Amino acid sequence: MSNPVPLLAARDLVKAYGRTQALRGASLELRAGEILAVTGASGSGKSTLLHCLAGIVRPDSGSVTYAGERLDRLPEKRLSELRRTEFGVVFQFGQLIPELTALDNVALPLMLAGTGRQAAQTAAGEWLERFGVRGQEQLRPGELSGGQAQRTALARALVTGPKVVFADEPTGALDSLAAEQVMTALVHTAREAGTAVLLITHDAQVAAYADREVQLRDGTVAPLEVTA
Ligand SMILES: Nc1ncnc2c1ncn2[C@@H]1O[C@H](COP(=O)(O)OP(=O)(O)OP(=O)(O)O)[C@@H](O)[C@H]1O
Repeated sequence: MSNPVPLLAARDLVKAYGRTQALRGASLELRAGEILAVTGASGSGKSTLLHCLAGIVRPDSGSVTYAGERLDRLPEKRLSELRRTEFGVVFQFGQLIPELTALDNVALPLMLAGTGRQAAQTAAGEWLERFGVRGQEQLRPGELSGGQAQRTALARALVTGPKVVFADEPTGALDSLAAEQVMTALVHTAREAGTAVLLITHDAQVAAYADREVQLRDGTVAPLEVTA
């Protein structure tokens, strides 16, 4: 890895939901452009960790530092701006807006950032093409296959040029061929754009696409061997 300074770092994160300790001192670093898989048993705290790192959930204690800025201390307004400009997110069920076409789903983040409709749609079309969603631009999410919908969700996550994409079980609802297509597209595009990816998965085949894998156990991180 060329850059030793982490882009995103979590230190000793603790997060409880009532009496459930979701995170018990989790620490993790993500370098710029790195693809990191977080694996672990169901309930080990993977999604909670992702939510803390992405500034969606505030930890009870511990720190999250992004490019030198303490995310866990930022006011909500600055946090949402960061999420909009620096981060992209993809969830297990793409969470595309059902009333919008694939093209408009991808164009939306650009339009929210101030790009005009025409330019946003042109860029969205290019991103959909990169993700192999061609000829389906005018379809609504319900008319897409699971794999096409996830690739559309990836295009939406990457269209604004984020520094980090958070992907929570992005292939969890797909068969193995569609999962392979989604992962190939994600890894290829992230590498090309220099985007770091935090990938949550319970699937070893999916984790194998990452540069590095860490495992969560009962809310703490146990490192595995470095594979790249
Ligand atoms: N919003 C919430 N309210 C209450 N409990 C929660 C909430 N989110 C997570 N938890 C609990 O925290 C623990 C960790 O959940 P989390 O979703 O982070 O684990 P996970 O490893 O992602 O699990 P899975 O692989 O099943 O998605 C679980 O016991 C879960 O029930």
